[in-house]
Amino acid sequence: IQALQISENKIIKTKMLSRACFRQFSASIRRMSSTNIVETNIDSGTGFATVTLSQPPVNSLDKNLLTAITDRFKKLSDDSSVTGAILTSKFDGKVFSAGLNIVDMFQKSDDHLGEFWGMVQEWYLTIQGFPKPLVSAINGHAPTGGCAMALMSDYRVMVEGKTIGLNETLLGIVAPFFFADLMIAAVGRRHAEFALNNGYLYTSDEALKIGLVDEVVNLDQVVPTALKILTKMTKTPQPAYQVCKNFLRKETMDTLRNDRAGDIAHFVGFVQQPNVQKAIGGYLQALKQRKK
Ligand SMILES: CC/C=C\CC/C=C/CC(=O)SCCNC(=O)CCNC(=O)[C@H](O)C(C)(C)COP(=O)(O)OP(=O)(O)OC[C@H]1O[C@@H](n2cnc3c(N)ncnc32)[C@H](O)[C@@H]1OP(=O)(O)O
Repeated sequence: IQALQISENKIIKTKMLSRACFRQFSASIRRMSSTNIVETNIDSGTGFATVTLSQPPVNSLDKNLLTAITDRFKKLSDDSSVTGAILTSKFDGKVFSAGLNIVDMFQKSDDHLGEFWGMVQEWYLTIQGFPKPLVSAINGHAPTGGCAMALMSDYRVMVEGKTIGLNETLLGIVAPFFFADLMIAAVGRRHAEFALNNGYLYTSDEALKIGLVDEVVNLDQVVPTALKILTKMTKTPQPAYQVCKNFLRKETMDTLRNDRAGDIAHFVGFVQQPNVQKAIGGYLQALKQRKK
């Protein structure tokens, strides 16, 4: 009985302690004025921002989401209280991001496509150029542009049992050169050629084997593991970290920066081809019918 009373007291004390910790923790979390499709919380103790993509049903990157993510990362770059960031999804256990919104590429005017691609470029240049440590907590599937977005971070923690890859060719489209370079940087040319040419979608474990992701863990551990590695990364002297990151990524970003109009024209010309439109339309239909 005495032992039971002691352990009951311990439980009560532990509960009081964890409530106090929670109060302390929640007091130190600042919610940035966010759009509801990109929620952002900043821990004022550590300076870590958690950016949670929250556009139902699958975080497909349409004009709204691309703009919201880009604006968010620009603000986090400029905010000197922010030391690093985690990128994750609200739809945990399901989807990190379904990549670019396919509807934005189907039966659209040249102007629509051009504006859309300009936003894709800005989204890439902003996240890839984010000067602070960035860890992706990939808590669901990450095909095509979802994979590219994860590749723009500095470290990738992925949930077990999902898929990731630049599988554009399966849709009859091609990953742009700046997506391809992200893949080459992560896995090397041999794996990247195989992956892109064949539109290969990797399971989490396969992705770990080729270095497409850095760790595979169970769902509960995705964000805590990401936080652990972010803590380590932010201990590196930051001016050195930023200079190094910029120097390693600059070449491909400059290639795009130097000819954004040419890249837009290439995208519009490619996507407007009748056979490409036919492939995108067929793919969209197949996606909708999958559930039936
Ligand atoms: C020179 C350069 C030229 C061209 C470059 C073009 C580059 C493109 C890069 C891209 O990112 S293309 C995007 C391609 N994305 C995909 O192939 C992913 C497709 N989606 C999926 O595989 C699955 O949805 C999922 C595994 C991500 C999630 O599966 P699940 O949870 O079962 O959801 P549903 O499939 O039922 O989807 C729900 C809902 O959302 C619609 N949807 C899914 N993905 C997209 C998307 N990327 N864009 C627009 N809409 C999408 C799907 O059709 C469902 O709609 P309902 O109306 O039927 O509910």
